[in-house]
Amino acid sequence: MTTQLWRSLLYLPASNARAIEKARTLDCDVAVLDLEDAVAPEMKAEARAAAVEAVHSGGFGPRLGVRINGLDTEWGAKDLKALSETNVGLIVAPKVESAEAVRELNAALPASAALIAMIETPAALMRLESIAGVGGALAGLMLGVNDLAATLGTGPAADREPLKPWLAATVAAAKMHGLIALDGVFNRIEDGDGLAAECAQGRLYGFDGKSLIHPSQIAAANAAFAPSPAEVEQAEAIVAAFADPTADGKGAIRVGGAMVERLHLASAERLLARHRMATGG
Ligand SMILES: CC(C)(COP(=O)(O)OP(=O)(O)OC[C@H]1O[C@@H](n2cnc3c(N)ncnc32)[C@H](O)[C@@H]1OP(=O)(O)O)[C@@H](O)C(=O)NCCC(=O)NCCSC(=O)C[C@H](O)C(=O)O
Ligand SMILES: [Mg+2]
Repeated sequence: MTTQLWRSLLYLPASNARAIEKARTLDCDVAVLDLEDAVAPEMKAEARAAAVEAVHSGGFGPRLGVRINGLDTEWGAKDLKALSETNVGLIVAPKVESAEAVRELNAALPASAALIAMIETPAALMRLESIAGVGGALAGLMLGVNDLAATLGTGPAADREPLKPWLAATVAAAKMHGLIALDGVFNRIEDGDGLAAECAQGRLYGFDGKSLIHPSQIAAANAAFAPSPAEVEQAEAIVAAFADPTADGKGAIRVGGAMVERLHLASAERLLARHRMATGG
């Protein structure tokens, strides 16, 4: 899972047939059919059936996942049961609050599925490390910033000031356990500059990609979470410098006027692998 691209993860309501059709044609890395907050209670059964049908029919360019309802709701277990008869590759679980909840999900997941646990409440923030450490099918953590802002009681703020500690903590917990870290959504569909700034901020904090709500947001996330030309050039220089016989037996060398160590070589190799995936190279 970590060798795949996660730059852009687009949610769409599983109850929206037109959006499902459209998602088959989009350039996001992952499309997630939502059964949770984007679906009204009276539409849950219909949306579940539509999600199962979409997984069976396939035809998606992006990888396909489904966000189930919480297992503490009347719908969650039914969602998992219906999906267990499919080959769905990814389950997104909302409002995960404990390691025990991840273990419960691991035990009930379709055999084919990886798991993304959403971090959306103060309880989850206080238990990040234990949630991230469960293992099994757990492939990543994803912030739910709408629920997080609501449950923390934070106000709207430029630059997501009140959430910054939690951005950093979520990335740290994920990376400690080799998981993917995905940033939360940006609600203002028309605000392209705001989206670009928030994608750049997420990248700076170490996220691997961003969750999205509208097709118009995909290009910005794909661009922000792909290595830039300057980063690729720098990575290639580091790889070349360490491949040179003069670097044999050395842990630290000079590249482009700066010290680089073998940890930078490993980072450069990972970045170039992501670049090759993003460019199909
Ligand atoms: C937000 C929307 C309700 C806006 O809908 P609308 O105004 O109808 O969109 P447009 O008219 O601009 O749509 C243009 C075309 O694009 C298609 N479309 C729109 N959104 C999507 C989508 N998400 N995926 C695929 N296709 C989409 C439309 O069908 C139009 O197509 P065409 O007919 O060809 O012109 C809507 O965008 C939407 O529903 N977005 C997703 C909402 C969602 O899933 N929310 C749940 C996750 S967000 C969240 O809560 C995260 C977390 O839990 C937290 O707490 O933060
Ligand atoms: Mg949420």
